[in-house]
Amino acid sequence: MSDNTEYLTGLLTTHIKRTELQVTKDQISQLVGFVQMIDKWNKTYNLTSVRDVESMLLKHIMDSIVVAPHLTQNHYIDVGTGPGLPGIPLAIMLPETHFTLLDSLGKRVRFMKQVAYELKLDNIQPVQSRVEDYVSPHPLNGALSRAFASLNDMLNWCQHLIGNDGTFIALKGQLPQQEIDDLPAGFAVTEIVQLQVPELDGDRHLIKIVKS
Ligand SMILES: C[S@@+](CC[C@H](N)C(=O)[O-])C[C@H]1O[C@@H](n2cnc3c(N)ncnc32)[C@H](O)[C@@H]1O
Repeated sequence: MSDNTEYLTGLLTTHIKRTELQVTKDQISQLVGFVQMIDKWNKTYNLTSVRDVESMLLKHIMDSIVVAPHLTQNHYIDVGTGPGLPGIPLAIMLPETHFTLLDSLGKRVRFMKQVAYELKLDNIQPVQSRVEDYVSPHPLNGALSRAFASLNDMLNWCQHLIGNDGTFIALKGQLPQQEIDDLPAGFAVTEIVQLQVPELDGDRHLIKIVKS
């Protein structure tokens, strides 16, 4: 297999220049390393339906890192993270922030542990569990998720993990107005941000929710 590091580094640098994100060379190198690991393991572990590395840079890396400026707390849990999305790109962008990465599938958790080892990421903790059953040994400030569940299910399944001063952050495509209207009692939307991801068509939204 040819080494595509230089090619992917150039492509990712070009995408990042079209945003206001500040990303160091070391962070770009880790983000590229993550994509290369997904690509390598995808053949046997079925980590993502996105098959080509160029699309992974946009749909997985850029789509995740645009969330970084909106995370201001110390410890988040990424529920239904799959191979570590958006949690691993965010952990690379925010080395002082801790991310618990939760997925119910063992092979995805094994993959994330190998990523932590190879990319020397000490601010992620991959955990295999169903979110409904998980009890965190540490206080968590926020729960985030992408492509995981309806807002209603996410909140019902995660509410035991987050205290009254914590935040729930859902990453969605088109604004799910019906899900917002049907929010379970005791929760309120505090912020909706339209995210801009260069080259990606279609809406991207970040929805912040708190216990009310
Ligand atoms: C569609 S994938 C999304 C993966 C990733 N968040 C992304 O954006 O690409 C949903 C993931 O949620 C996990 N999952 C489904 N139900 C779960 C549950 N109850 N608790 C924890 N993980 C769950 C699945 O194993 C799968 O990896």
